[in-house]
Amino acid sequence: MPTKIRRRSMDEDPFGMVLAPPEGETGEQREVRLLLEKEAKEISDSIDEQLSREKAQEKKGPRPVKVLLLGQSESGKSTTLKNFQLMYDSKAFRAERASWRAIVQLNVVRSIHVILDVITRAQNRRPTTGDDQPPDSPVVDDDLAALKMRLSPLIRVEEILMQRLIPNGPDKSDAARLAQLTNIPYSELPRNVNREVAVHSANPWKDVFKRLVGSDNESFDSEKAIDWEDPTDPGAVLHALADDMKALWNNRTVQALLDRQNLRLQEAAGFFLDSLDEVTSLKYMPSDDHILRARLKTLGISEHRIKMTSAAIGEYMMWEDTGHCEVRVGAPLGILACWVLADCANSGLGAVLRRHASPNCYTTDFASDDVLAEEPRVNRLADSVNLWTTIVSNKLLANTNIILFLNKIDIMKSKLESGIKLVNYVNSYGKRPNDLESASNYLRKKFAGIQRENSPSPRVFYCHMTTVTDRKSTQIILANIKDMLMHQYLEDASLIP
Ligand SMILES: Nc1nc2c(ncn2[C@@H]2O[C@H](COP(=O)(O)OP(=O)(O)OP(=O)(O)O)[C@@H](O)[C@H]2O)c(=O)[nH]1
Ligand SMILES: [Mg+2]
Repeated sequence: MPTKIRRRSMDEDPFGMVLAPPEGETGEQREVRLLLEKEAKEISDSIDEQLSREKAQEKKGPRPVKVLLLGQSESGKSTTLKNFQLMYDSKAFRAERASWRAIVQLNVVRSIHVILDVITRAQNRRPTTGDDQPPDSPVVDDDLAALKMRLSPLIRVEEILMQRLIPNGPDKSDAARLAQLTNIPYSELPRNVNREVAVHSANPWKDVFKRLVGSDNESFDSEKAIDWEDPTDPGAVLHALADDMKALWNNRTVQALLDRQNLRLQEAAGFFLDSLDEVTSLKYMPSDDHILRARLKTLGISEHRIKMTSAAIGEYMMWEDTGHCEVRVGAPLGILACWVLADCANSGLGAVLRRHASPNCYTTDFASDDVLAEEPRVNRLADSVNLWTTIVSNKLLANTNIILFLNKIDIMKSKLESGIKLVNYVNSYGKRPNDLESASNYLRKKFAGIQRENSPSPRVFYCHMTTVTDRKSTQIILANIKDMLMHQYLEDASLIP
């Protein structure tokens, strides 16, 4: 479609032009634009307030370490954050158990919903010599159709959980933003993008699920934290349908249908169908590992504070930013980069956050990569490299430590072992051995090289190959990071040479 270009007269005010509403704006577009502007202003104001509060606080006590978590959607930022919380403020982490229980339940019913949809599509195919239907297509028999019927109440459970999570429905501004980024109407975005539940950082969803907590809540970290008598709690329905869910997941026709559609649910975020016994048990409370595996997409910038007991570091102030990456899907190799910007006091973090708070930055990031907007099944590794280059060359971040997590190494390992070739996604990998050690060494060197060439000034490069759903290995890495930061702090304070 041709783009209309408005001629600019010399005496027009350039600021006025930038701020003026687009020509021919409809009432609905205006409403959405005003909503986005209002939201951007609110975020900016709250950051200003926050910055002033921080400055006052920093003068009083041990200085906080500011950490910004960046990376693509699904790269593991929230999971990394949960690990920080679990390690340094386990009480706060465990106090959220009841909320994560609801998310695990939602993850389960969504996986079941995906399977029920696959069955429905198979049932709707005409049983004739259909053009696109191979002759050996799996057939949905009466037993499977009956199983599907019995599980249909779970769709209602999903609706109830979503209603609690997002009481006003999906955030209109997020929908508008996604549509803006891609030029694809929200309703037509790829199915796996459109379907994923996402909460905006401003949404106090954890408080909503805490309503499940009974009055006798002296211990959040136990089954006492749940009001088991709550008639709207989905636990009872999940328990009653547990055997049917297991039968569905183990059904051979279902597995064949999923295979045909290349739907590998076990590799998808928030997969719990292999833990149905635990998750559907009466009085289920998620373990720490389940909380790390639970998936809830976060949008916008969310801030978290983790109190420390160390004398030098007062607290971790952490921000997770998902701004620019929400519609990037397709991970043929599984490896994902998540980077942690560990700040020293005087970096431009506040300014960077402000920039990210503006919806414009999403457009800028995407405008630079048309292929992604039009072809969402892009190789995420290539996408990661582009984002990494942008981050390391950012002048505002020149004085920050950057720690790169090449995450989901477990998935990469299993994919390499299953025969997927790295060279098919990274041509320059050439004839190197297709094993995890060679692949990770190669990627580490590549990311280090980009950092060296693009950083405005030299800095130390830290890189970890991670599986952040694995608590133990991640905690060792986080302890190393803390030691490194403490060392730097003492060096800055001239306490060590
Ligand atoms: N197998 C595996 N799963 C992981 C790993 N890291 C994260 N996950 C899972 O991947 C999913 C996505 O992780 P998140 O931490 O929510 O990703 P995010 O970067 O915060 O994503 P957005 O909020 O969409 O930006 C979650 O279900 C995690 O449990 C990993 O190293 N290995
Ligand atoms: Mg997240």
